[in-house]
Amino acid sequence: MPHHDLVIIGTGSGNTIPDERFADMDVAIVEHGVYGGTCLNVGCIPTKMYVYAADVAETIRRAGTYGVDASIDKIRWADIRDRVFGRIDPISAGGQRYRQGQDATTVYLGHARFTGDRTLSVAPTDGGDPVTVTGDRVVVAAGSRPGIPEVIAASGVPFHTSDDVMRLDEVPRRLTIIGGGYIAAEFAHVFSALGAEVTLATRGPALLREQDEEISARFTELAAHRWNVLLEAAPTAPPEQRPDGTIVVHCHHGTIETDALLVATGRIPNSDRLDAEAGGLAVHPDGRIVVDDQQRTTAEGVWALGDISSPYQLKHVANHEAKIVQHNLLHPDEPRVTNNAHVPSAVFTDPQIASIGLREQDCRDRGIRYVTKTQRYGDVAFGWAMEDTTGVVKLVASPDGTLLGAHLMGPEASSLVQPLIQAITFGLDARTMAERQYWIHPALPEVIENALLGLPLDPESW
Ligand SMILES: Cc1cc2nc3c(=O)[nH]c(=O)nc-3n(C[C@H](O)[C@H](O)[C@H](O)COP(=O)(O)OP(=O)(O)OC[C@H]3O[C@@H](n4cnc5c(N)ncnc54)[C@H](O)[C@@H]3O)c2cc1C
Ligand SMILES: NC(=O)c1ccc[n+]([C@@H]2O[C@H](COP(=O)([O-])OP(=O)(O)OC[C@H]3O[C@@H](n4cnc5c(N)ncnc54)[C@H](O)[C@@H]3O)[C@@H](O)[C@H]2O)c1
Repeated sequence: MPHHDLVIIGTGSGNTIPDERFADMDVAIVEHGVYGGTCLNVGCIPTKMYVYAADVAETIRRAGTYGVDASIDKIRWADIRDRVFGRIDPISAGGQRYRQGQDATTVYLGHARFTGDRTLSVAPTDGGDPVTVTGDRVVVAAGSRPGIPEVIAASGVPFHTSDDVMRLDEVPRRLTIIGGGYIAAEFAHVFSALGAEVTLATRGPALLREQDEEISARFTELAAHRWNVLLEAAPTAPPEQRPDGTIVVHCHHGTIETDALLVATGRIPNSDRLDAEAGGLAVHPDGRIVVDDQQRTTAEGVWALGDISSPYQLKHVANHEAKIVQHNLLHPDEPRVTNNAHVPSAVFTDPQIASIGLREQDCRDRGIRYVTKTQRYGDVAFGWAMEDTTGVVKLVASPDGTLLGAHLMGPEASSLVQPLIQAITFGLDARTMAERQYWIHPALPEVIENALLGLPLDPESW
């Protein structure tokens, strides 16, 4: 029975843990899918490469606004796809080769399940008998997978998830996306910009409901001008497929006819397929492995990180947690704790959305005194240059100027938000941030400066 000093399950963020400081340890890493995990292969990176292409297409379509008449001759989807995966697939293969070539590392290509304390059964992906593997210490970094509503899963009708939709051979003429969250919003932009007629059918009364309520409402309204948006439209009966291939989706609004179906209704942690409980790991009701602030599970010598345990299914959070686990494996006597006090995020849709901190509804629900300011991109010079009519920076602050939250929707929101992430993380108050630094004129961040200056703060604090 192979025994290792350290066994890591999952090659997404888990693969970043063993570096040269682990050279004198016998490390095993187990992967049942494509080497490198979600972000690299089917998540953040390929989606943003598609989003960039979609942004270029939309820029061309809107160029006439600026007196530059232009049109798109052709969208070469297959070339976009091959460029994206021609870059990514070799990185995955190279990462696997690198680990397999390391003397002190054993790579198991197979599916791991706990069968006891720090004891795993690994079923090889290419068949063969399961191997029992034990470790002095185990790190569970096994991520999450798309959750599929039963009504669709059981229908037998073909559907896509984010795992495979980017590998299609062509852009479907009509694409229906079930869901109204991150993945739905990003792929609606990608596929519509690249030529599909997009329908979004979501369960809730608005899109991106996890955002600040004003941003969600503004985005939902804008989206309805670009896509066929159906709210409170969860599928009510199994979809069907006609002999000509057309898929018919049934929802509260009636039926939707489509050529392809993309399901984006949330992701579920992989703890169930790992038999986490057999390893002594407690699991939350939503499937997340229970961890403490050092990323320790309830099983002695077992850590977990990333989507399988985190309330934030975000790569920057998984990376941070992987660094904490890495440190704590190397320095058990000086453990570090995870700092998820201020977790930012961005949705790379059109327009982009970025946020950090408390939303207006959080302050209201928790009885926190607050003020807000919503500043339009179009109120500053660079916004005029862009002819922007929809972009906003919304700030939420205490009446004394303490910044509580920032919620942006508009071009480059994912980059524009960074100084606000810095301010909120390091406790810079609105007045100091606005007045004690230069803001380059006439650059787009002036919209942040104006939002800060426009907060209706308690005059005593100025
Ligand atoms: C379409 C999409 C776009 C996204 N875009 C962004 C973005 O722009 N920004 C952002 O911050 N986040 C984004 N995310 C989220 C981000 O990808 C995840 O939060 C992050 O990749 C999670 O990392 P992880 O290491 O926890 O898991 P993963 O990277 O999923 O790694 C887990 C690995 O474990 C393997 N595995 C699972 N179970 C077993 C088992 N039993 N045995 C062996 N191996 C196993 C899996 O095959 C996988 O390789 C996106 C996600 C998706 C789906
Ligand atoms: N840019 C990014 O950082 C990024 C991009 C993509 C994904 N992600 C991560 O991946 C996670 C998963 O993304 P996601 O979009 O699948 O989940 P999500 O939680 O963001 O959104 C799920 C959506 O599906 C809807 N829904 C749920 N059940 C439904 C049903 N039966 N019928 C119709 N609609 C239904 C929900 O109302 C919600 O709108 C995100 O929460 C995010 O953490 C991040």
